[in-house]
Amino acid sequence: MALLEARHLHRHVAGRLLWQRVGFTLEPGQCLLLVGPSGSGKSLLLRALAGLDPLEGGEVTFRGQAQQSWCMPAYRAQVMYLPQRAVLVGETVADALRHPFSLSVHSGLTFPKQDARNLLRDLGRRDDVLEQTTANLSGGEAQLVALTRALLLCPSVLLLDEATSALDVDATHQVEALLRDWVQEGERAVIMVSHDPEQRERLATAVLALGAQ
Ligand SMILES: Nc1ncnc2c1ncn2[C@@H]1O[C@H](COP(=O)(O)OP(=O)(O)OP(=O)(O)O)[C@@H](O)[C@H]1O
Repeated sequence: MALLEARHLHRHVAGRLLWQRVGFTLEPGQCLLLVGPSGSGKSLLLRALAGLDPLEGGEVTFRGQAQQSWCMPAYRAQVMYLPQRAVLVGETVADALRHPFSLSVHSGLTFPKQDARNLLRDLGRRDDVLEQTTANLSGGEAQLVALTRALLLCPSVLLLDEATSALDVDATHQVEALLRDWVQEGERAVIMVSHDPEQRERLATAVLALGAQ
């Protein structure tokens, strides 16, 4: 069964039609790259898929069930959106990674500290990264911590808004490798906004284009 499906989506902003007749089927193992010029509405589409903005028209289903019929916190725990600018709650990286595990929607999960360390190591971070102060992280480091936090929460679909935009080449390749492995390890898939045509070549199993290309 498809993980996420969208049919006939459309969206206006301030009277301007941003996109229409948007549709796709996201199967397990897929990495769908969402492309389009700045302002074409890529972030707004991810937000709609995450259930953060109401659907203006059309339908989104997750595991065959309409988005509106899901309990929203449970839906968003499974169809997880990472904004372009990471928001980290907590004084240290460990605190920020642990924080969502205190929320009732994740009450069945325990913070896996060693997995966190391993993931961050795979992403090229130093061994003392968990003790680092979140306020002092660079934009790229914050992106990596936010991605790690998301992966630790075991979603089914990751909606990534330019998750590598602040990263150097090595870290970008490490994230891509991690995502490629992650989608193969279970019933999982990724939708990622990207402005990089080479990243599209390396990572995409499918491409969805918004606006003029
Ligand atoms: N809450 C809002 N109210 C009004 N207009 C908005 C709102 N959010 C976004 N927009 C507008 O909608 C358009 C699409 O925004 P969006 O952030 O989705 O674009 P994008 O394709 O992700 O751009 P970029 O590649 O630059 O990140 C932009 O013109 C933006 O100014």
